[in-house]
Amino acid sequence: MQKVLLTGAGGFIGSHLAEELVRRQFGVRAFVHYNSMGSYGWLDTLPADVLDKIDVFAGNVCDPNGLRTAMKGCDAVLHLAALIAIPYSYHSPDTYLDTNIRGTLNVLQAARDLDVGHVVHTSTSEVYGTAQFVPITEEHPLQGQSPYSATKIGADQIALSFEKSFGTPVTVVRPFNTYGPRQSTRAVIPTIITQIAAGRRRIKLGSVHPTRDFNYVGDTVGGFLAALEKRAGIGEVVNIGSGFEISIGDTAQLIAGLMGVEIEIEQDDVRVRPDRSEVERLWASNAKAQKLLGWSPRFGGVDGLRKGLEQTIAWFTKQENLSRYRANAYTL
Ligand SMILES: Cc1cn([C@H]2C[C@H](O)[C@@H](COP(=O)(O)OP(=O)(O)O[C@H]3O[C@H](CO)[C@@H](O)[C@H](O)[C@H]3O)O2)c(=O)[nH]c1=O
Repeated sequence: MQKVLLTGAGGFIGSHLAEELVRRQFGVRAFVHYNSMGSYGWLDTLPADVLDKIDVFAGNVCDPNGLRTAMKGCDAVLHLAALIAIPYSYHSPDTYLDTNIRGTLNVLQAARDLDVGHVVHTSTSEVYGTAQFVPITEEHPLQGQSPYSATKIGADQIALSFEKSFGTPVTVVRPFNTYGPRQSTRAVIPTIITQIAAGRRRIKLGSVHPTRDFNYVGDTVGGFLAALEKRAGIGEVVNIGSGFEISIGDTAQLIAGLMGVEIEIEQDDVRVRPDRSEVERLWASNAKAQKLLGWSPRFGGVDGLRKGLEQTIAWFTKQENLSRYRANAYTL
């Protein structure tokens, strides 16, 4: 049985990956962020028969020793641990640098020393900045429009350099905007759903005109696992996106329609990002993923987005407390 170290296992995408790895009968070692509240993030909510099959190590990717201990005996690493909220990176760029760059370097150094057979490193579509051409292929220039994005560009380049310099088998997967159950309520789709679920009909948003390529979490997980199972894309960057572009305003209206309400959108100044920092347009080409990984989205196009949103809405509206309390919350 292949044993996989999953960093960021308590997070949104990480917890879905943990479940799917168990379902596909991988040995799973979950590396979760240690915090003094004693929580293992979303892992705490997984069914007992899934958790029974996961070894959990609480630590921090910034600590190379703990990471190395956790990685010993693993055949592959899925590296998702990162600081991911873009707005907070304006306030605290140093913590992003520590976790995203130094943390990734620690993962790579341990993987190299321990001769791990495959490292799948998580990038983000944010590294492209506002699209200069569409759909965005992996050859698109990289533009660090936020401190977050700059740290991810750095981490991706270090990951690729380990493949070139030392032959460490690294694949860089580059997910576009993933959404679905368990996404943090600071992201735009949960923000819209929780505000509507809390009974509001005037929805507070930042800007309505930027566009995104939303990818259902099950599809993102499928992309990671295609790379892992086929040991594909080594030394390469591969976009994982739905190939469908929609504006934030249209997304809000689509969600409102699915929730059976009419909404007005109100601009909330605290949610507006600095002009030159906002990524105005993202739309993925997934041709390389189809070719190299044999992956294509199951929730593609507007119909796929509708289907994914229905599942997401169903999950959030079941978490009544989360919906009510988080409707007022946003990340600094
Ligand atoms: C939370 C929020 C967001 N927005 C806007 C800002 C953006 O134009 C768009 C999407 O915002 P977010 O959901 O925060 O996602 P985005 O900035 O694209 O970044 C996400 O997607 C990236 C992948 O592309 C990840 O790397 C990031 O970690 C993740 O946060 O919606 C609003 O207008 N109002 C809001 O309240």
